[in-house]
Amino acid sequence: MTEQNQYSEQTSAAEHKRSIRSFVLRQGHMTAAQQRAIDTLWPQFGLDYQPQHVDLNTCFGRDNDKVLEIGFGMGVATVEIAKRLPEKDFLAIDVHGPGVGNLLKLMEEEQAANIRVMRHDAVEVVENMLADGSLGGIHIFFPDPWHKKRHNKRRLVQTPFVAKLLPKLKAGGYIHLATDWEEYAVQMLEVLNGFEELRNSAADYAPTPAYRPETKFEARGKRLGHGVWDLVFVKK
Ligand SMILES: C[S@@+](CC[C@H](N)C(=O)[O-])C[C@H]1O[C@@H](n2cnc3c(N)ncnc32)[C@H](O)[C@@H]1O
Repeated sequence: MTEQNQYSEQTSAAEHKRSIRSFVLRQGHMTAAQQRAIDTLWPQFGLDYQPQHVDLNTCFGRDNDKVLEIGFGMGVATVEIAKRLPEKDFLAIDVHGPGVGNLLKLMEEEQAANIRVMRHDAVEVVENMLADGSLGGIHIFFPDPWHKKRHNKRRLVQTPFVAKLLPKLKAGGYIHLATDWEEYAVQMLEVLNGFEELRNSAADYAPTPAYRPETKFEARGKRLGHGVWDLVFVKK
């Protein structure tokens, strides 16, 4: 039995709520520029949570591939990817207030209009707001590793959550994960390999795709001497 399967979905949900609460409590200080970006840009680029399906084509004003990013942090990589892939639209979700302000600020500075920002628990958004087959891609870059053994069960990438995510992908869509924590990389590979509807784009770990720049947490991990593992799986 794999480690993540030792826990019932109910236990995982309780642990998940605990991890979200700890993020909200730990969240840093919002700068004046980040707050101003929220005040001025939220009406145009922010998306409020609603417990019913949202039509992403209407939100973005065009019919094209939509990519969900979970946990964008300060949004630096999000904006860079959105600029590198202007033909796609990005739904970027995080619970961290200063990060939301920072992403909106960067969008204004970089004139990146193909992003919509949500400040909410991505698990609830996936469960309630996204229609099946509505996504062309999913990005989860450097999710919190919860490296202490007793906290491993708080990790985002576990079988029950991926089982909820995959129906949202259309056939041919991809899921791209990255981590600087080797033991989490092994868990990610094991979880994704467990889904018959997914095909690994590589033998195991993938070369970093050209669209993904270095993220803030990746740079921090490298300074600490960590390696980096990307995983790209495609839905059959
Ligand atoms: C370690 S940081 C990585 C940030 C960014 N991807 C990077 O590489 O710099 C993980 C981020 O995921 C966010 N996060 C964790 N669980 C989340 C959830 N359930 N819904 C939305 N955001 C979440 C945290 O707030 C945090 O900003």
